[in-house]
Amino acid sequence: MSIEVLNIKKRFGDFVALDDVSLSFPQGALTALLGPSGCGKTTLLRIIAGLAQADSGRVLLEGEDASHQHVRQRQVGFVFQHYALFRHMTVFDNIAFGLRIKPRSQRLPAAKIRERVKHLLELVQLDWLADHYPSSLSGGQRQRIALARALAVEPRVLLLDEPFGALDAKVRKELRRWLRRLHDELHVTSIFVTHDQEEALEVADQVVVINKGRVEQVGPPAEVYENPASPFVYGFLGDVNLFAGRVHQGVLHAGPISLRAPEHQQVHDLPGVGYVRPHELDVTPYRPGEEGIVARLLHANAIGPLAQLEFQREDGTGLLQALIPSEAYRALAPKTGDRLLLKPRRMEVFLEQAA
Ligand SMILES: Nc1ncnc2c1ncn2[C@@H]1O[C@H](COP(=O)(O)OP(=O)(O)OP(=O)(O)O)[C@@H](O)[C@H]1O
Repeated sequence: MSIEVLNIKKRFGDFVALDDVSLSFPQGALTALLGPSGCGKTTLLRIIAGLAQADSGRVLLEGEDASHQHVRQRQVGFVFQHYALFRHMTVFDNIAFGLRIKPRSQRLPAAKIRERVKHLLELVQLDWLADHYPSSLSGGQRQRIALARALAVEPRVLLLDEPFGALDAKVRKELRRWLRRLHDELHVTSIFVTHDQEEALEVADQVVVINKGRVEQVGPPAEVYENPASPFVYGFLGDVNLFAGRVHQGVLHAGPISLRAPEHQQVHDLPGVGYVRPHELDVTPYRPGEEGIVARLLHANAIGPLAQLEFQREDGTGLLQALIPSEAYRALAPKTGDRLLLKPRRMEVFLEQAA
């Protein structure tokens, strides 16, 4: 089912939690709502679910206005960070719960319920846990059961609010890959709330970046990562080196450094900031007179395939980070304190326009 939200506004007292949010969630896609803590992700999810009301704006489900529909009518499935499975019920009974409490006229016969629960247990690959109680499951297993339980009633939409937030990093990674595979099998339109950019970029078909109640950017993960639409998105989606200065006729002048910014050829002396990701900074031996940023190596960490290097700019205006292949690092063999030349392969410059 496709979902659309139009001009959603929500305040809590004087605080604006959602400020005119319009989005569309394509049928069958897995969309990540990504943003820092408190940016309004959960509030938006609750409004879509029907658990909270917007002050204004509309929620369309399959093109129909559902703004005044009850949660139950919307047929959404939920999984939360701390999903409370019923402790006194076995895994099997937990999953069957939503099917058994349906009104008699809509309820499946007991044998069919058993069949569906069995199928769901196989789907989440935990059929051997059917008779266990939640207290004997790991956190990751509980979340998979929570997901099976949400899917049991065949929701038209699946809403996941930081479902793996409480788990340790390794389990989290495994589960998000598992979720992706599961989604590829089921294709239920799903919205996934997270503040973890890696998680959003790895799992989602579409990423929505939210900041302070406003949508900053929407797009497929690769596009949002490669072409951030704003300084906020750039900073939020990964480590970045900043070069603050003035832009004049296609050049960013940042202290003694001049960096090319060809897309700003027509700009005349405006303040601007250059954004360069650590892996887009080449590290070369220092040669006097050669174009680049002169910096001294402070620290290197070359465990694994990539070497993380930290530099102090020679002009004293801050630290820089570079990420280069460990092989290149070994070939360069720099020592702490060595002077090197850094060259951005790619830089995005955002102008600070007068408001
Ligand atoms: N019922 C409420 N009453 C007052 N303020 C609220 C209420 N619910 C949310 N807020 C505020 O609205 C803002 C957005 O909250 P929301 O839970 O949507 O953020 P979030 O992006 O999901 O953050 P997190 O990742 O920390 O859960 C927060 O500043 C929060 O304090």
